[in-house]
Amino acid sequence: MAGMWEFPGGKVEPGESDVEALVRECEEELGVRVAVGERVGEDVLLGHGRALLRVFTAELLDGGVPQALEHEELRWLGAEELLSVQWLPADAPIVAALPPFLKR
Ligand SMILES: Nc1nc2c([nH]c(=O)n2[C@H]2C[C@H](O)[C@@H](COP(=O)(O)OP(=O)(O)OP(=O)(O)O)O2)c(=O)[nH]1
Repeated sequence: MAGMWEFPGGKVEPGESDVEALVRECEEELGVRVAVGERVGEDVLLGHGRALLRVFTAELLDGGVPQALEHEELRWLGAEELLSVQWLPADAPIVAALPPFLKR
């Protein structure tokens, strides 16, 4: 899916909770510690039901600044900029649910 945009994250490993997986992925992909917050939107089925995409808000801890450790590029998007990148198709309903969570 090179060239397309996604939210940071990844697959939950055996024995991990959703929140533990998200904390781990943010360390691995972005080099930051986060506190996980609220769910954003509904679960989205991926790959004919073989996986599901579940998105949460998160707060940066320790004044951390996300770095692109595993991605080509990172970008902060405000509510007005959400449609300025090409999202993975599965992310469309999550993107639509995001504006109320974003500061203006
Ligand atoms: N992280 C993430 N994955 C997404 C999004 N939208 C979407 O369809 N996906 C898909 C792509 C992948 O098939 C799957 C998550 O894969 P990943 O590659 O991020 O997870 P991971 O780090 O655990 O990867 P791996 O080591 O198992 O390959 O979900 C999104 O916004 N964020």
